[in-house]
Amino acid sequence: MVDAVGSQQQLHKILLGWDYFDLWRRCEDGGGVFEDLKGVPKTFSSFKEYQSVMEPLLLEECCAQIMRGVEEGEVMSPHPAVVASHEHREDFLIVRLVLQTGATEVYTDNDLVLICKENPEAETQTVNASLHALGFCEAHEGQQVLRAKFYLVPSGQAGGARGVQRAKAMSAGLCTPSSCWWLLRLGNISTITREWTALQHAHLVPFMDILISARSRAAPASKHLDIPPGMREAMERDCNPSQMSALQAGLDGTPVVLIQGPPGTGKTRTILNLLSVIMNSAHKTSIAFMSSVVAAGREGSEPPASGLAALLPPSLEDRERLHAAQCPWLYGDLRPGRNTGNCRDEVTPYDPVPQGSGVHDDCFGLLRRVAPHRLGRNMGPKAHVLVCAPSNSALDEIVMRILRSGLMDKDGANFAPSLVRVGVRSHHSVAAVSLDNIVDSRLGAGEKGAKTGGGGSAGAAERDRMRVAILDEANIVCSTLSFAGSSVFYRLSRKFDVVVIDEAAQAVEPSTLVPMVMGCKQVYLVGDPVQLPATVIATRAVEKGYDCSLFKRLQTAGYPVKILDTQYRMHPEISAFPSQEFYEGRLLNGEGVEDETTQPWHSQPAFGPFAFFDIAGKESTPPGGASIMNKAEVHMVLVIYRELVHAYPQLRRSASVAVISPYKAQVKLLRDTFRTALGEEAARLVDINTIDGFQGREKDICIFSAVRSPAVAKKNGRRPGIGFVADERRINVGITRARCSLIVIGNIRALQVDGHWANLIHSAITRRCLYRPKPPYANWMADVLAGTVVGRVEPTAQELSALEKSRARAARIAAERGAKAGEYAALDAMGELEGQAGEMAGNPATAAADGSGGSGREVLENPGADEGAVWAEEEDEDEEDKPVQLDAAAAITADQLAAAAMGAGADDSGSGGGTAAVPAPKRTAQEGGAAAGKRARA
Ligand SMILES: Nc1ncnc2c1ncn2[C@@H]1O[C@H](COP(=O)(O)OP(=O)(O)OP(=O)(O)O)[C@@H](O)[C@H]1O
Repeated sequence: MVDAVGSQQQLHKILLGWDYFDLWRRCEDGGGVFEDLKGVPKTFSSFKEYQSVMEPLLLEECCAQIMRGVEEGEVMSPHPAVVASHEHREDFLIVRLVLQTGATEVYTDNDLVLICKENPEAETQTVNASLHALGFCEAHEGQQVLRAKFYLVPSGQAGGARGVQRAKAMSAGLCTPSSCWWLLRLGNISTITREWTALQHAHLVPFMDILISARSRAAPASKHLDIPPGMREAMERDCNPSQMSALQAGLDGTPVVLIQGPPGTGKTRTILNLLSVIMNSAHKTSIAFMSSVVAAGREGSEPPASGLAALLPPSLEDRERLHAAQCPWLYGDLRPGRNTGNCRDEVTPYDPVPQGSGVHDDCFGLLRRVAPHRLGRNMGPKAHVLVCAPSNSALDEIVMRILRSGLMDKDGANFAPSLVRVGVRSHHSVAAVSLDNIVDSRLGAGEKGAKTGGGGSAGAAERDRMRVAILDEANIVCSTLSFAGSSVFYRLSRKFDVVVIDEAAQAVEPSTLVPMVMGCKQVYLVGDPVQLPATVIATRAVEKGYDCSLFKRLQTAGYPVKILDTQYRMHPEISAFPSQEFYEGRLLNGEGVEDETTQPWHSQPAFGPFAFFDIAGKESTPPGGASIMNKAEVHMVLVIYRELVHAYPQLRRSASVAVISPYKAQVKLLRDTFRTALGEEAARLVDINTIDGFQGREKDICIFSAVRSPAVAKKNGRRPGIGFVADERRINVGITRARCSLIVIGNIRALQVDGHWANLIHSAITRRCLYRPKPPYANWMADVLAGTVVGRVEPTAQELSALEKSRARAARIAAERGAKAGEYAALDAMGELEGQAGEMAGNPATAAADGSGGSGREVLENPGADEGAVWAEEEDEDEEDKPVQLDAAAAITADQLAAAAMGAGADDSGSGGGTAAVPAPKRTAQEGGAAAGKRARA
């Protein structure tokens, strides 16, 4: 049984015991919460060891998220707050704080907050020493009151005597009614809390031993399942052999199944088919019998003796006997061990069938006489499946595909499963199956008020009960990994039989545990560790392998993985390199993919299917920014795009061209340049985004701008590498988004310091598709297209020799890395090795080094997949160094607020007395955040 509340309390005691300013100073000095962190090994000897490694890493990440919130301007300005009342609950002090009207909207439940006696933005040196504590925002009470929780038990405080003293003083201060404080939102810790809870309860996962030891085990042969013949036939038409093999991997009862899907190999299609298989598989004996009956029927021959009897309509008695044998719970079979679970587990879920669709899924068809045991052994006809993904977008892709095409029933016909999408921020096209919408429609219009909080507690309770009931009934529940740890899941009476996790290689390990601790019997991890990993903010945690997913750890430890080996996205000229480089040459091309992706513009070899443009541009850092850009490459991209759409206007009409770059600053510059050059409308047709923003997507033509230029200065005696552009997972995602043409723009002298890039350049040379544009690029391009200039170049002997040295060196490093047992290679180490490789390759010094060796700063480059967020963050960056302008009118005094809070007219300006009269501060989030950051740094 998961004790979510207990785990939360435990985490709160840890976090709320931290000294925020002390922690900030340690982070600034390159430290963190812990002096030392253990690296993530491939396997663990015990659950205890597992927890002892993972817990500190999770806390380190939590700390980094809090600090980054301030650094990147995500936190809001501090708000004056006044203590209205307090109470002690267990070890915590619960304080009701009154804020000015509207200010409470900034805070959400589960926020971590900082409370200070002095304004944390004040440019004085005294804040550190002043009274402050971290708090947890528990709830809103009306429009002005926040209920916050503090842990101020002296014995629980870190920081020695000073910490104990601060705890005592804070406790006294917060227990003083009407005392005035400043409150600052640091960030939401819901996800961290759920991951923590999962870590505390991971021992409840029935197959945790496998996750710890990475040793596979199957169920006894008697429990093996198989796919019904009708479904198998239909699936074999739909799936290639590697997909079929993946679909069958779990039928022997293996609790943990890993399916690796390189780009475009049909991961989503496989997941849909997997869901069909999970919901319809039956015992092998039943399937063998059915197959013989089906075959006999088809051939018109005698069915097997046992089958003949079965084909005759069974007597009522026989039916009841069979049914009772399969469904003892419905017949009151209370033999020991037969009816131990909650009876709701056993009841056949209601399964709505579209009216007039001709589709049926009653499971009492052909299987009537051999009612199957489903994957969930004590289940009715359907397994209860939880489908998860780290992001809303990945999850909604699956939900949309299920809604669009349905699943396959045992006969190979389509059916619509009962499906629920849980959580917030789902895509509008899946609204029909969103939990809240289903609740609304069941409750009817009259009850809707309850949802918005106006319906009183009875309405909310009723909605809550209905949510649980709907999730219990559904065949398939879809949720993000994080949301699967929300309270509604803990209240379900029907456990999940199977959990399917998409993009599993993009989640940190504790996050993957969240849906598993709900008690599932089997988990399918579907993903690709050679594509982007989880975003981990804490550089120290990354160094220790915390960004390594469970999928990757198990795979690295030798756990069997089913690989989808046929790609249907890319022209073979595009897939050739990633196949060789990242998938040991095992990525095959689907039938017909070459025909489908060959395009008229391929008659110009500079337009693909694959071309590499070697540009001698210089990287630079925009003022006040931390990212980098390369103007020459931006110019070249624009020239290529213009020529493409000029010669092939069909590309102008559809959004079929993408420009991808690893760096946010380059993305911003590209967008600005395209807008200026083409106008708002035309520029909108080009999809310009970071690699991270492009994972999981595809375009006909992708132009990739690598940005990096050769470095001059050495860093710690070594030449800097090319940072996270060298991350193989980023390279892989960046060059596998194009269907028809991939045009890479980069500086080969800079890029070849990395082994993968050296191999890509080598591949371009051997395939004779290396170009070296000369400025002005527009003229050069026009000449190449007109055939008056030979654009393709052969590298010089010297260049080839440098390239070969680099490749040899990279191969040696890769071999050493592969041989390294235990911890995973850290990003820092990678930067170091690349630096050495750069020296070997003898890079000429042509550009200023910016010191980006590949870790800290670049981890922050990861903008997530949301385009809007990229823009917003870029704008924040520009704002970062602006001086803070405090609006005098908005700078309300604590006395005013106190007066407002207490409803007393203590404000002698005459404006007080009513809470609504208190004005809100007008500073922006980023101003407050930047100032808080500067303050803390001071
Ligand atoms: N067995 C198959 N036969 C023919 N086409 C297939 C097959 N499997 C997948 N495809 C096609 O390949 C394309 C990619 O499939 P899908 O979207 O499922 O891949 P994916 O692995 O999820 O992609 P991504 O790399 O973006 O995650 C789709 O157009 C799909 O129809």
